[in-house]
Amino acid sequence: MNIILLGPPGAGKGTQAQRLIDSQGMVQLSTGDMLRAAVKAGTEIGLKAKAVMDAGDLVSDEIVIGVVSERLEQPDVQASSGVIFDGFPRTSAQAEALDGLLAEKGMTLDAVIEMQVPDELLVGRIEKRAAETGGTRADDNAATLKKRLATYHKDTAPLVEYYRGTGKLRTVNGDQPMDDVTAAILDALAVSA
Ligand SMILES: Nc1ncnc2c1ncn2[C@@H]1O[C@H](COP(=O)(O)OP(=O)(O)O)[C@@H](O)[C@H]1O
Repeated sequence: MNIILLGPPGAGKGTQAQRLIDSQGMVQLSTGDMLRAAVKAGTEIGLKAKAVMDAGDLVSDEIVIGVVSERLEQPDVQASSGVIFDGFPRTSAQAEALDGLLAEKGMTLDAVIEMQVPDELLVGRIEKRAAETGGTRADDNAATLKKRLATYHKDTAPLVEYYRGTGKLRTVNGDQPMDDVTAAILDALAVSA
């Protein structure tokens, strides 16, 4: 089973992805984590991505699609029961590229889980995360968050309609206790913990 977790920054995608990894034996493919790792390692991609990420803008489709394509070839992905795409796709071009990549690799997309959380709540959540992680993410601050939310609404939210058109969209209320969100996702996927 291959799925996409779609939702704004702070929606809880990472938390829910971890629970799916634990209960379903899936692997998480987080483009945010992968890009942060590239920044940390000082690779060419990391050097290109850093300023863009810090500003709350999107890294180029070309870079992100390349990173995802490579990741899909790795043995742990091949051996897993499925992939959780987290933070990807984020633009229409990425969604179309993902369709192509999956077809090329003989994989199918089973569901797209849209996690809905009102903007007002996201600000509080991200500020809390910034405090807890002691500022390890340069983009977790009020100014950048505003920009990331605006980017989400402009570039990423349109994907909801794209995936609704495929019949694979499942919408989950992300504004409820974490366990309830997990239950709603498992229900939407018709699997059990
Ligand atoms: N699919 C993507 N396309 C372009 N940029 C991306 C993508 N995924 C991550 N990034 C970059 O990494 C940053 C952090 O991503 P992520 O950890 O997914 O953040 P969020 O908490 O906003 O969901 C984004 O603001 C963006 O600059």
